[in-house]
Amino acid sequence: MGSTDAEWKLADHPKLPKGKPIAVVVLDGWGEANADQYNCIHTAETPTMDSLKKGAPERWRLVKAHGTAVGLPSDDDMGNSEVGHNALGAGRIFAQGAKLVDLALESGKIYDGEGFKYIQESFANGTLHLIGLLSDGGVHSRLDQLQLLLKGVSERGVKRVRVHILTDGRDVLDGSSVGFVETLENDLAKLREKGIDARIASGGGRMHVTMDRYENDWNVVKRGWDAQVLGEAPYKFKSALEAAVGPIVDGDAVVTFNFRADRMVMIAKSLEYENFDKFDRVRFPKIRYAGMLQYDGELKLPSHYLVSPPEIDRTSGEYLVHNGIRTFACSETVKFGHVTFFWNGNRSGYFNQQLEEYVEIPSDSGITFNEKPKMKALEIGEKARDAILSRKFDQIRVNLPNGDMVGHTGDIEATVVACKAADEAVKMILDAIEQVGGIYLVTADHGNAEDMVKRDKSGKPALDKEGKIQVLTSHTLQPVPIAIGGPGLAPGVRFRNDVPTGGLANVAATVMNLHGFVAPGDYETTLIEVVDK
Ligand SMILES: O=C(O)[C@H](O)COP(=O)(O)O
Ligand SMILES: [Mn+2]
Ligand SMILES: [Mn+2]
Repeated sequence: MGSTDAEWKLADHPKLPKGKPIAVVVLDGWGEANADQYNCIHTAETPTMDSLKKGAPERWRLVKAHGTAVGLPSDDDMGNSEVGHNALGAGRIFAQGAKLVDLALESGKIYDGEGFKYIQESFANGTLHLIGLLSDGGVHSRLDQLQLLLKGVSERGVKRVRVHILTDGRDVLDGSSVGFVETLENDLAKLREKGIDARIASGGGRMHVTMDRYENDWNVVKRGWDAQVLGEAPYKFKSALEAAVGPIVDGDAVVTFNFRADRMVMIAKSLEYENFDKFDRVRFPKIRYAGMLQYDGELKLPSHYLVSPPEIDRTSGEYLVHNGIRTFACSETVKFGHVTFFWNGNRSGYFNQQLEEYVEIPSDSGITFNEKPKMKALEIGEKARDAILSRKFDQIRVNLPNGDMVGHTGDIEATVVACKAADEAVKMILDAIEQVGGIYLVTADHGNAEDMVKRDKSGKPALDKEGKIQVLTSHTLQPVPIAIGGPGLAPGVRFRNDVPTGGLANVAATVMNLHGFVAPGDYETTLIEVVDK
């Protein structure tokens, strides 16, 4: 073992053995909430997850999955997959993109950085194009940050601005886009009064243009490219509430103003890479391109960015691989990067190809997931089961997307079907762990399917002007369950009761303990203790 390996060496846990295969299951969008008809997890038949709850409080508890517990600006911020999986994998709470951008805008440091200076070179003779999600959801971007950026560029010599908006109905209520567009139009009108030619240039729904992820469907990015870069869109209007198409040409600057990585990597590649074969770009303008953040630390993509991303280093995945833990990670395309890229601190690729295997099951594309709510849950369950039974791996890690992906469609009946499918996949994995004498840890990254209605302050469903309930398509602020068990779990292991505010970042140390190691000292504390039995 070389000196670098020595730095990675984890101390042996004084009480817990090594060598037990561990299944780490993340149910995406699976929070804990009161049981009513809008709680699809409650409505669905979920015997496996229900049976785990009976282990409370020793082997089942809740953990925080939103707000400051996962590095978001405030406790009013719902959790999301990026921050959730970052926390799960890294075992520490990092100030996340949303917060870092807030700080950089507040202090003005954003304008002193290399990224801003780079795009600023285009201000005198070119157009600045801003591309991103227009909402106040706070998951991928925030309208108030865009507004501050517009103000900032207007004070720093920009002459022409074109905003390419992606509308949201996923992190915010369906139909709320009109209000965000009006706000933006007002701001742009004010800039025009100051002599800056500022307009909305193109628009489209986020799931239809640009914001695909993990290469599920490059057509989504192509449709965005056609409108934003080539200026060719199927519908042309004069203004956004009326939309004027403005192509991106040589000499222009482009900023993708989303801070979250997964749904920006594909467009970043298309804007940045000279060699690119994912679709025919027709033209590849010579532009100055910067991301709000650098989206992929391993690929260094994009090379220019306005705000430095959180430095999520020394993740549990990297430690465990250095300590010989053979790791299998699997999900279907739409969540594959969650248990690999996000888990590993927004880093693509393997730490050690000899010890790791990442399996991606192709997702259905071109449909909304309420049409096939079972998604690939059983296929993920089967792959995990086979990996467990093969005895080739020490950690088998999966993400089951159903509660989240179907929850986002707002289709309550389909979400119930989705939750049942996820529960069945959990059973397959737990059964395999039973067979090999292993351990399981089942948790979730944030809430979604457990509450599908917008509520007033008292918690009752909020009614709109026509007296109808408003379906909630977004994530929630709810805590998520975590359960441990399996024949390999040492008899005296139980959840401690002195970490009541525990959150997702406490899970990594817990998993390291279950592998027989003590977590590094700066990790958030473990959730478990071992009592003599
Ligand atoms: O990108 C998305 O699908 C949503 O905005 C957030 O969902 P996720 O955080 O569960 O991926
Ligand atoms: Mn998620
Ligand atoms: Mn989601």
